[in-house]
Formats: sequence, structure tokens, C-alpha cells
Amino acid sequence: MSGHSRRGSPLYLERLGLTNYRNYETLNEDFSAQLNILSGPNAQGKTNLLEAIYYLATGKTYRPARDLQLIRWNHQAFSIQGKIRNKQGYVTLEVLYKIGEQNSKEIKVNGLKIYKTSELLGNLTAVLFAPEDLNIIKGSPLERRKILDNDISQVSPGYFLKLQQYNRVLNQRNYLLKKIRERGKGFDELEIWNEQFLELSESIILKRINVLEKLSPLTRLMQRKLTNGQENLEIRYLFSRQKELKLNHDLKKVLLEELEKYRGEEIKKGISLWGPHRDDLLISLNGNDLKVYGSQGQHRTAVLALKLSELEFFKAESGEFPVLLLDDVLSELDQERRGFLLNIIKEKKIQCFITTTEDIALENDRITIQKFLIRQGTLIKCRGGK
Ligand SMILES: Nc1ncnc2c1ncn2[C@@H]1O[C@H](COP(=O)(O)OP(=O)(O)OP(=O)(O)O)[C@@H](O)[C@H]1O
Repeated sequence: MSGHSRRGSPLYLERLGLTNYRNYETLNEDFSAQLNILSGPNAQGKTNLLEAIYYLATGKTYRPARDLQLIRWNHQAFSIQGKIRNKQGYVTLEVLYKIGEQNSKEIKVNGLKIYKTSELLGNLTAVLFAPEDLNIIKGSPLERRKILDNDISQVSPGYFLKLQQYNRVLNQRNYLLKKIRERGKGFDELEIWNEQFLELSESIILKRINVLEKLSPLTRLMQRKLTNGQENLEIRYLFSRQKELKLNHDLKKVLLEELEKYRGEEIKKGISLWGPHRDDLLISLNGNDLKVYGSQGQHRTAVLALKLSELEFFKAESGEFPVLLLDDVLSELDQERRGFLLNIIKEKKIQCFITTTEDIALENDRITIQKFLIRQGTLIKCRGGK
């Protein structure tokens, strides 16, 4: 990596460049290391910009879209470039996606092509908070697992690789289970795949529980701070959506028992019925399942607490706070929570991008605010910052 060491300085995205990305034809902009406010009416490109930053951090979009759909309409390729300052010094990241006979994606770190997305991870880390994050509480188990998987992948690229391997093994195992159901053949092969399935399941679940045992106390603390000590938030790992798993449990034994328990049924149904892809998180407030008993406001506060604890988690794991992307959520928070959030951003020196349709007044001194107006994929920097 190039550049001088910047021990203790905050990580931030200094410059972002876009070419034919969503509704941006070209963009080349410098950002503040602290607060960047992106304001504009609906459908102008505010979320698209946050999405591009998140893409640079994770190598994929977080929205339900394929790479192909990110290319500006009637064009053949998109690119995202970022100049990042992190503990390594300066790092440049670049993603280029092209339509061709074989659609192709190229990622470069400091100008050098990398061949695995896992090598991109960790250069720029990001936490996103968007309105749809309420689904973390209300939505399917997938929404809750995604939090863990996305966060862990950013700080442990090895975990990201394990997830990719797991998905391949899972597909293969499902294919075999179906084959056995239909033709009654393939039992020996299944045993071989089961070995890998067990090994990967163990390592993924172990890492998730490990991280959760760090994240849960942080979230609990944040929730207490946000509610003047009134609410105790707890997050627990639910194996197969029902069994609570902790670090001190004999995971190998639990997994082997599950394998035996579902053996017949899996063949009958032709699909894997257990594994990390079917686990869940139980989020409870003062002992009650938040999804079932919580009010809308409690859901919102819990998600905020979770997001804030993710920031601390990244700091503890990588030594740096991530970039915080707040998509249209500030207006959803009351004055007190908004102040709490802004104070954290200021005190911890976290670079933050806030999108908004309203002109938000942020009564906050001692923080550098750079405002931008977004109009149809064009950024207009407001002079004087504020
Ligand atoms: N591949 C694409 N090519 C061109 N334009 C696109 C593409 N994908 C999305 N858009 C356009 O981007 C715009 C949406 O941008 P974005 O989601 O960033 O809106 P926003 O400014 O965040 O709005 P809101 O306040 O409503 O959330 C829409 O006008 C949409 O048509």
C-alpha cells in the first residue's frame, strides 16, 4: 500500500468518481472528512450515491439489483473510483463493470487488478442505515443474518470466502438431495458433501456467535443510553430458528445431531433443512421478542442502537471507524436521538454521508459540514460548506 502511516486518523473517502453509474453520467467530487449532507427532491440520485460508496466498500450493491442494472441506461459499462485515506495511507479503489459476450467486472486496488472480492474488503468499511433497515426487526431471518454477514465480511475477508464456499456446497448438497429423492442414487456422494457442509457450517456459526457476543453488549449499552436506562435490548443467536446457541456450547455435537435429525426428511423433500442459511437472531427488549411486542418507535430506536454498535464493532475489529451512510433516516428520528447520533459522529470523528429531501438544520458547531445539492445525477457543492 502506498502513502504514509496515519495511525489514529479517521478513515474517510476523500474523493469519489462515477461514470455511467445509475443516473450519474460522470461525477468527480471531493468530500468532507466529517459530515456531508446530500439534499434534493425525490429520485435525483441521493441513494444511488450512497449505493456507489457501499459498493466500493463491499464489492456489491446492497439493493436488490444486478450489476447490469447499475449501468446508466443505454450505456455499456459503469465505473466507480474512490480515493480513501485509511490507516495504510492513501488507497485507490476502482470497480469497472462492462457488458460484453461475457459480462465482466474488474476491481483494482491501488491500480492493481485483484481476482477475489475478498481482497477489496477492509480498505473502505461502511455502515449503512436506511429506512428499510426496520426490516431487521420485522422482516425475515435473512434480514437479520445479513447484518452479521455483511459486517463480519468487511472486517474478516476470510469469513466472506467461507460464506461463498458454503453457498456452493449448499447448492451442490441440494442438487444431490433432489437427485436421491428422484432416482434413489447418490448416498455415498452425499456423505462427502456432508463433511464439507458440517465443517463450513461450524466455522460460520462459530464466527457469528463470536461476533454477536461482542455486538450484543454494545447494542444493549446504546439502547440504554438512548432510553435513559429504561430498555434492555438483547440479541441472541438462534440455530435452526429455535435453539439458542452460545460460545460455550458443543457446536460440533449440535450440528451432528441436526444432521441425523433431518436426514430422512431432507431426502424426502430434496432440500437442506438446516444450516447457517436457516438460522436467525432473537432480538428482545426487556425480555420480550421485539418483533412481536415492540412499538414502531422501539423498533426504530433498537435499529439505531444496533447501527451505533456496529460502528464500535468495526473500530474494535479493524482499528478504524467505518464511513457512516445515513439514507433519509435523520428526519425519522426525534430531536433527542438525532442529537445523540450527531454527537457520536462528531466525537468519534466518523465520516458521514446524510441524504435528505428536507433542508435539515443541524445545530452543531465544531463539526465541518459540507452541503451538496443533488439534481438529476449532478452534485452541486454549496459554497462555504453550510
Ligand atoms: N441504471 C440506471 N440508469 C439511469 N437511471 C437510473 C438507473 N437506475 C436508477 N435510475 C434513476 O435513478 C433515480 C433514483 O435515484 P435514487 O434512488 O438515488 O433517488 P433518491 O434521490 O435517493 O430519491 P428518494 O428521495 O426518492 O429516495 C430514478 O430517477 C431512477 O430512474
